[in-house]
Order: sequence, then C-alpha cells, then structure tokens
Amino acid sequence: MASELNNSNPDHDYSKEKLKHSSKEEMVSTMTNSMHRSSSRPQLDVSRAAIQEDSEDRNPTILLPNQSDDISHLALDIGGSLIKLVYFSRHEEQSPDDKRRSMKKRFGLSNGNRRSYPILGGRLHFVKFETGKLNECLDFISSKQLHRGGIDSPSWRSGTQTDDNIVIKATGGGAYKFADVLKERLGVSLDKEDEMSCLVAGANFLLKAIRHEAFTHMEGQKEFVQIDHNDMFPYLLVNVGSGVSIIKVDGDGKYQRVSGTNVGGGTFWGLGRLLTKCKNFDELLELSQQGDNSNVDMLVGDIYGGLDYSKIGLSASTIASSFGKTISETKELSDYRPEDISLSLLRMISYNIGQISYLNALRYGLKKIFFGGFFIRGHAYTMDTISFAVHFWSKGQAQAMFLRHEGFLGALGAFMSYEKHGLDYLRAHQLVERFPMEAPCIGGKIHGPPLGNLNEKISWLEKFVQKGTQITAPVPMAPPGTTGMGGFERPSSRGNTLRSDASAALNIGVLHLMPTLEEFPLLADPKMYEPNTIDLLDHGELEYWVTVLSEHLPDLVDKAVASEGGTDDAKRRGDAFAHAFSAHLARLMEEPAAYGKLGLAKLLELREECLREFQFMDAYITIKERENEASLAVLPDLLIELDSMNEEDRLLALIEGVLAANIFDWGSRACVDLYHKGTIIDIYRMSRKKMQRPWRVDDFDMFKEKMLSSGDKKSQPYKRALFFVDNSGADVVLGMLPLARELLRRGTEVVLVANSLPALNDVTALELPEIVAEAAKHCDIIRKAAEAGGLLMDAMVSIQEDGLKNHSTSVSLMVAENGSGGPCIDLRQVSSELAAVAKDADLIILEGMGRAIHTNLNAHFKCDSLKLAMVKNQRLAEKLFNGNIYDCICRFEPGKEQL
Ligand SMILES: Nc1ncnc2c1ncn2[C@@H]1O[C@H](COP(=O)(O)OP(=O)(O)O)[C@@H](O)[C@H]1O
Ligand SMILES: CC(C)(COP(=O)(O)O)[C@@H](O)C(=O)NCCC(=O)O
Ligand SMILES: [Mn+2]
Repeated sequence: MASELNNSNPDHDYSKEKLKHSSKEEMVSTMTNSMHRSSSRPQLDVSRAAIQEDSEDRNPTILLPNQSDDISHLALDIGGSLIKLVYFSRHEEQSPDDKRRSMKKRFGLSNGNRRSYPILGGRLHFVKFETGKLNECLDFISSKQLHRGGIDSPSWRSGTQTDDNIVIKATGGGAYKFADVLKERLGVSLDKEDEMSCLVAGANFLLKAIRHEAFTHMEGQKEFVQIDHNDMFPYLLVNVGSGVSIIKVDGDGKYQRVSGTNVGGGTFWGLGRLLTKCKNFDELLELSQQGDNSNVDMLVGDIYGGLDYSKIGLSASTIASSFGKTISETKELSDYRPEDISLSLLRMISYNIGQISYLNALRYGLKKIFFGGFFIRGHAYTMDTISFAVHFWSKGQAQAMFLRHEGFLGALGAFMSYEKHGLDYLRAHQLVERFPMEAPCIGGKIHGPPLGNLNEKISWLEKFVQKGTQITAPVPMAPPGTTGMGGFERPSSRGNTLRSDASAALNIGVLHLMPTLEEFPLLADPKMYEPNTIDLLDHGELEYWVTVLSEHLPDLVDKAVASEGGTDDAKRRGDAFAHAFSAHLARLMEEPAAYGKLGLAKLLELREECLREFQFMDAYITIKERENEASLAVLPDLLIELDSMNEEDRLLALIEGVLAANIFDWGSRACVDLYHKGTIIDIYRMSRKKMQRPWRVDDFDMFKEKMLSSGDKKSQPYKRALFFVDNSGADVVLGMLPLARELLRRGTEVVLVANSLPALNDVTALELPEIVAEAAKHCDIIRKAAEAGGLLMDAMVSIQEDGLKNHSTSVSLMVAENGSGGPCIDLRQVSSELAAVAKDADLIILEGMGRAIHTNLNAHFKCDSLKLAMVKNQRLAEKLFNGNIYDCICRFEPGKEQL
C-alpha cells in the first residue's frame, strides 16, 4: 500500500471550491445554547438579521452566530481622569442551510444537541479615553453607532429606532457632569448607576467568570491566582482611580465602602505633571523607571548618619520621609531630576495606598485585597510596591492581588446593571479572550479613527510594527536591596520597560461570550485539570517555542498566500499576518503573561486566530485535499491487508498505523523539512520503520487486553468511543478511520471528534463527512455505521423514504465538532455537542501531538483513555520522554472511576 501513497492525482474528485465554500460559510459553528432571554433595550430585530457586512468583524472566530435579542450594547464609566467604555458587538450570521444537520434533525438522528433556537452570543470590548478628551470618545461612539445598539443593529439599519429614546447605563461622576453633553451630541439619556455598586458588580463578575483574572505581583513575579468561587467573600476591593475607594465586599450586591483616600492616581498624575512637565501619564511612569528616589526622599540613613535604625527594624535605605530631601533651601525644582521625582512620587503614593489598604483589611480581618483602577496600569513597579507594603505590614498574612481588567470594573458593573445583559450565568468555560490587532478598538488608547475595514487594519498595523520594533526586552534589575530589617526597600521590577502605547493597547483582549462551550464531562478531576504539559512561564521554554513559531512563519505565510490564490491582495494580507503574529510573539517574549496565563495551546491557537483575522480561512486546504485524496486511494488495499490478519496482529497493525501516519504534520518543522527532502513514500517508510516495539511509551498490551480479552475475563466491548482525530490525509484516513472501523466491527459506537475550525492541516468536523462518505464506498462496515450515524446524505434520503422505524441496526459512526480552532485542545472549553456525546462514552482516544502531548498528556478521565502520538520534535521527546524525535507514545489509562 505504501507505494501508492504518493499517487496524488491533480484532477481529484474533491471540489476545492465546494470544500472551501462550505468551510467558510460554516466556519462559524452553530454551537448552541439553551439560554434565551426576553427583550431589553436596545431592541434588536432578530427576524431581520442578515449576514453581517462589517468587514472589520468578518474574522470568523468560533462564536455564537445568532445572538438573542436582548443585549445591551454600551455602558460608560466617566471618571475624573478616564472614560471607560464596555460595549458589546453581535455577530449575526445566519446558520447556513446545512443539509446534514437539517436532515438529521428531521430524522431525530441528532449527533448531539445541536438546536435551532436563537443563541446568545457576541463579544465584549473594552476601551478607554481621557476624560479631558470627551469629544474623541463621543466621536468613537458615534462612528461605531454604539449608542444605537451597534452599527450592525438591524433595527438601526431599518431606521426604526430614533436616538431620542435611547438610554445608556453610565456610572462615575461624569454620568452626572456630562449628561447634557451626551444628550446634545448623541441624543442619548444616561441611566445613572451607583459607582460603588458598579465596582463591586464588575469585580465579582470578573472574579467568577474569568479564569485567570486575578494575580499576585511580588518582586517582579506575576502569578495568576485561581479564585475559589465558593470561598470568594469577604474581600477588600481597593479601586485606585483619581481617588481611592476601599470597599469591603461580602457578596453579590453586599458591600460597604469602609474607607478611601484622596491621595490616589490623580495625585500622582497631577503632581507628577506639575513637577516633571510630563505630557502624559505613561511618560511619567516611564520616567520613574530611570529614577533614583534617594536624591529626593529622606532615608533613615540620611537621618542616622548612614546607619540602620535596627532597634525598630528600619534599614538605612528605608524611606523615612518621602520628598524629605527637598526641604533643602539651596535647591530648586530644576535641581532635581524629573526621573527621581517621578519615582519618589510613585513610591510615596503606592506605598501609602498599600498601607491604608492593609490597615482596613486588618480592621475587618480580611486576607484578600484586590486592587483595581487605572492607577495600577499593569505597571510592575506600582504593583510590587503595593504588594510589598501589604506583605510587610501584615507580616505575610494578607495578600495583594491585581485584576487584569483593572480600570474597567465600574464600566463592566454598569453593563451588568442592564436588566438583561446575558452575563449573569456565564462562567469561565464560556468566555474566550482573543487578541485581535484592533488597537483603536480595544483595551488601550485610541489612535485616530476606528478601523473600518481590513485595509485600514493592515495600514495601521504597518505603523504598529514600526512602533513594535522599538519594544525592548525588559532590563533586568539588580536583586532587591532588602536587608530583612523592615521598612520599605526597593521592589525589584523597577527597571522593566513600560509597554509602549501601541502594545499596551493589546493588554486585554476582546471577550467572546460563548455560552455553548462546556467543560468536558469526562474529566476525572476538572478542578485539577491543566491542559498544557509544558510550562511556558519557564523563560527558556517560551523562548524555544517562540523561536519555533517564528521560524515556521515564512513557510506558513507561503501556504496561506497560496491557499488564497497567491494574489497581490493575499500577499499583502500574508505580510500583515506575519507582522501581526511576530508582534504578538515579541510582546509575549517581553511580557509572557501579557495575555493572561500563557500555555502552548493558547500560543498555537493565537496563530490560527491571527490567520483568520487576516482572512486566511484555511491555509492548508490544498495540502489537505491532496493528502486526503492520496490516502483514500490506498485505503481499500490497506483494509484488505488488515482483514487478512488475525485479531491480535490486526489490532497492533492498526495502532502502528495510527502512530506512523501521525507523521503527516505540517505544523512540525522537522516534518516540513522532510517534505522538502523526500517523497511522501520516503516519509511513510521511515515512519513505519520507527514502529518497532517497545515504543517510547508502550501500553499497547494493556489496551489489547481490554479490547480482546476472552474466556472468563471476556470483557464487554466499549459502548461508545470518542476519537479525537488530528491531521487530514494519511493520519485520519489510514490511521484513525481503520481503527474506528475495528471498534465499529466490535459493536462500539464511534464519534469522530474534530476541530470546529481549521488549524494547520488538521481535519475539521465539516470535512469529515465527505471523507467518511468516500471511505464508505470501499467498506461496508463504515458505510452502515455512517448511515446509522447520519453521515451519508444519500443514505439519509433512502431512510426518509423507508420511514424511520427500522432505519438501521448497525452501530453508529458520527462526527462531532470539538469547539476548538487550534491544534491543541483545552478540555475545559468544548462544544456542547461534544459534551453531549461524551456522556455515554466509555473510551476516549486522543491522537496527535497537539491533543495528546502538548495538551492532555497528564489528563485523567472517568473512562478509559488511549493517547496516541508520534513526537515530532527532538526537544520535546527528550524533555518529556527521555527519547528522540519520531518516538511513539501509546499511553493507556483505565478510567478513574473504575480504579
Ligand atoms: N492614559 C492615562 N491618562 C490619565 N491617567 C491615567 C492614564 N492611565 C492611567 N492613569 C491613571 O489612572 C487614574 C485614573 O484611573 P481610573 O480608574 O480611570 O479612575 P477615574 O474613574 O477616577 O478616572 C489616573 O488618575 C492616573 O493616575
Ligand atoms: C502544531 C503541532 C502540535 C501539530 O502536531 P499534531 O497534533 O498534528 O501531531 C506540532 O506540529 C508542533 O508542536 N509543532 C511545533 C514544533 C516543531 O516544529 O518542532
Ligand atoms: Mn495536527
């Protein structure tokens, strides 16, 4: 059979256009949801929904296509210094008329729980403006028509809504102060919400719904904290805005403002501006990084002649009096360096806030203190200083934690105050944060008018890239100068370079609300589950993987551009994609936790998302089609060969087949090099040669025992197996399908679980039915099972004619989408369809490096699991398995409930 593997026929049967068309249209999966809410303002006329034309939002992330009609679109928090906007954008994309699905629905042969009613879904965006530039903010709102329920609102398009009756939720003092301006400029009225309630509502939502929202920051080290939802309260919330509010939070809506201080962010920025002549806040912060506050502050040593005051635990370098040295009569402001002044000011204010917070925590016996507000500005030194103060004064008893959405608590709370906002029941697994290159529209500052289309994005990106190249690696600081003697020493993260404006804009992403995502129900211990095997917090690892991805980039861009016909437009998009993705990588090298907790799964998915953002829907489509066709051509011979074997030999040959065919991976540098050097047949031969047992991890005998045991020990066949398939071509056709056939033959129902969206050369759930149908032409077992599973359209029509009652007694072969658009899988967030079919499964087969090694290698399941992969990376093979590239992994683990 092997000799036929390179028999790829260019005039193949697969209609490229058809595949491409269907994958583009259906890119947006119809993951479903039972949440359907009644209406609230602004009203959206869902009945008139049409496919969205807004090209800016065309990137087809997996999101819910049909949002219910009750999402409020904009909330404001107008503070003393900054205006914060949280707005919601919908994605109305009509479910394509999917024959497969509608047929199955008609016959009640659902593969899961795909439903047809409206789905809540969309994205939450976070934007901020300076309050002094209110006009910019109003221009932004108006250009995006956010106040009218979004630019894409059908009711707006149909002209049924007038501005006069629009009411927008707003909080912060500016909701009162600027109400008239908003009425005048936008015609909208503001519905004012209490600021403290909003802060608390925002913080509670973030802590409950976002997995790694909170983090600690000590001596330059950021560590994400998983908050236990059942043990969240009470806590102290310290919002450091212009001024500071200190709130004791006891539950949802249960809180008390227990203290505050007028020495806050406004004080820092205001005094700092006066004293240093800085033009903006970031400049002031940046200045502090070159400062030495001992030129400005009076230290214990200055008073004690260079000595420590050891009796009360104060070292000579402790600040005795902030700005104390400036009492000198011989010096004027111009005699002090602005850098030193800025640092002294930052230390004074941060430390003071930390100390007051600690005192309030002490007053109420609270151990957890969360700090929000834009004074924090994700700035390492500020956070270290606050943490130091809390840690020092509480003797380690209380913990300072920070929030990624720091300054957006109030705005988010105002958004939550819409009667029906749809966020109440969302949990971490239903939110996906993405980082598109839309800086003018997310997280950070506004750089000119909002980006209207991909072209604008590309040109803005070119500018961003120019800026991005200026991003320098963090300057390592000398170790902290603590003497262990108490008082306040210098935290260690001082030297870190502040993010440039453009990259700061990417610090928090767009939150995709995906109510249909669910936790995979077969995880043995969901709380302990960590998808990623390799810890990218380890700098060496991060550097390695970032390098691997960078090196792979030119090849990927080639494929992507070719997949779009190699046009000039495709080339331009290809370049933009390469710049954008490189900028992401540079950003992550500079600050690995910039996008939240980073794992390899997220990094690899980011690449796919970035491709989609530049409208490369399926970069490997041609390769996938070619390899599918070549493999399908040799499948009949393989099946004959397998059928001539005895049971035991056949099972071994099947597992070998899966492992050997997993070499066809276009994501691996080594494999791509192989493709350039040899033919498919060479590769396959080499791969088969590697099959000698024992494999690097070899639990085959255990699996065989489970599958084939006879006599007294004869085991029942598995009822339902979930096959997490990987690559197109040989991998799925010659590897996983024959193994699936073996299980079907033994009476096990098989669900092929594949990606919802393309990633590298992975096969997608939408492509599988066609592949199965082709395979079914050569195999009765597959055909009958596919008919029973509703995968064959022709068969479905005959079922319709025969009536449903006795459509088939055969076990089913089905397909389910996994909810993912990357080469790995995070089982905390899978499609509801997969979650539904998983409930009856008693065997899981995870295949490939992404799904079985990078992620899930250490995952335990309630049912039996088999992990099969070839390790196509030398470093990984050494590190994880003490082995070599092309080693094979066959790990079997009995279900945890059966142990
Ligand atoms: N770009 C910026 N412009 C002005 N102030 C900023 C900026 N970024 C961070 N800050 C800091 O954030 C503070 C405002 O924080 P914020 O939480 O928005 O409070 P408020 O609601 O009072 O405006 C400012 O006083 C300043 O210290
Ligand atoms: C992206 C992949 C996880 C896909 O592997 P697969 O799941 O298809 O076996 C893998 O190709 C990979 O880790 N590539 C990067 C490492 C390298 O080039 O060596
Ligand atoms: Mn793959």
